Amino acid sequence: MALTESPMLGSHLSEPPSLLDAFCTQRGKRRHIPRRDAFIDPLLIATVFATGPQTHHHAGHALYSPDIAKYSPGNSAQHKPCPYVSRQAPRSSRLQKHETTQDEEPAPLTSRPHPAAPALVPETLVHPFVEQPRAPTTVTVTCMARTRIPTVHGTVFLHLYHNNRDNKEHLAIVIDPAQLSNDGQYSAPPIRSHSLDSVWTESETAEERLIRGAYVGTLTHESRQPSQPPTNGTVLAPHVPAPLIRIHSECFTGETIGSMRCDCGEQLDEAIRVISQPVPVASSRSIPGRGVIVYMRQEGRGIGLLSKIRAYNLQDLGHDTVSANLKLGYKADERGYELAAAILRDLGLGSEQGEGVRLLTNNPDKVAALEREGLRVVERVPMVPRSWRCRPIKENSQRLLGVTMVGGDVVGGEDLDKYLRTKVLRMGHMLPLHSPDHSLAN
Ligand SMILES: Nc1nc2c(ncn2[C@@H]2O[C@H](COP(=O)(O)OP(=O)(O)OP(=O)(O)O)[C@@H](O)[C@H]2O)c(=O)[nH]1
Repeated sequence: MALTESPMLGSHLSEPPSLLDAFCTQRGKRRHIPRRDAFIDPLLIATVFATGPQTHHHAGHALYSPDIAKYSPGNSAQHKPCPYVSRQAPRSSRLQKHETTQDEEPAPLTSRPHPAAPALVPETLVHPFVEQPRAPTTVTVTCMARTRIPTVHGTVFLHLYHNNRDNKEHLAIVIDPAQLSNDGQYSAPPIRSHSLDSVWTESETAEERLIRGAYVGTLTHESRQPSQPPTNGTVLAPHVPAPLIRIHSECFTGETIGSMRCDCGEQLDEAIRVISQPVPVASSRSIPGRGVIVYMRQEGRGIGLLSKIRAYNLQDLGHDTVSANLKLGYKADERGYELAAAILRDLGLGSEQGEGVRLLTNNPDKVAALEREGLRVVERVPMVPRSWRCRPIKENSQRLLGVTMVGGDVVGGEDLDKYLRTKVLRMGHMLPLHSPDHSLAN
């Protein structure tokens, strides 16, 4: 139902549509409207959210046991298994809570003093002022569950994290197939989550540990070995290269619907492929690939999908990926890496005393950000776009040209080339510019 037709809006119908439109672009937060310095009635907010097309759908909700507060680390209360329910409270009670979190799109710079704040953005595209949440001082992450996922590149372990900074479910894709062996003999320290392997409650059963993924070896009907709680101390494996890590940012368009405006789908595929390759060690031996992709729900370099879609239209109008963000009132890159660093630490990686990490990226900001977070980056490994490599497409390849999702092949095209060049020329990505002479046909 169109917003202005809603019988529930009552006297609030007199609000100008642009104001309501601006409201409808926001979800789950109470916001001030700068114009007229008015503070909008919570009833209006509730009504707008209840009637507009931007209501939360349930597909994205995490499902939790109603006992989740008990069934989490540090609580020794009795846990009784029970049916799973959505963690999200009804919309009405969420709106009453006046909660703000920093997980949603950040307030664009039009609501903060910044020299790049554009003057010409139409009011309906600008977010109303958002009260900045006060972030808790210490970042805490907890791996809630882990499972084995077979991929075309081999088996990976998907870890789902909760944290105390935002309500997004960030992920870690751990590639460490040596852990599938049931003999417990590893040539390198296994990459395991400290919070997952911890004992969560005194009454936790072995089955509960298995269900949340706190097991070792392979989980089968016959083989079911809960993991032991972690011991403190750093395990080092001399002569084994540091694990290969990528911090990857969510990109619905590139990874899910195969957009060729960017190389994100290809990068995700390439990262899993590269990390899964056997690692040469001394005496011409090799060990199975070992590393992690931390998958951060920072869609659109942190501006969110809605704004990224608008940024794409601006790009069609002649902007590049940087100036489109600025025009919408954001910084070129709104991402932060505190949570990613905390996830890596939970996986026992990157500490000063440990083996450090090798980071798969072209982005100098990522290296600097992780180092600021105290992680030891011993090497940067470049990610060369497949379309920029001089390699012929394999004849009779089982993979499809242009398919960007995991298992796909080379992504190419005019839009992508423009995007990649902008990353090098305007965002300082450390990549030699592709020469047109080196085309894929070479
Ligand atoms: N705002 C915006 N975000 C984009 C655009 N194209 C891709 N993204 C997002 O950019 C993020 C990926 O960032 P990239 O700049 O491609 O790469 P990076 O992660 O900074 O650097 P690498 O580690 O070298 O890949 C994902 O969240 C995408 O959704 C765009 O045109 N505009």
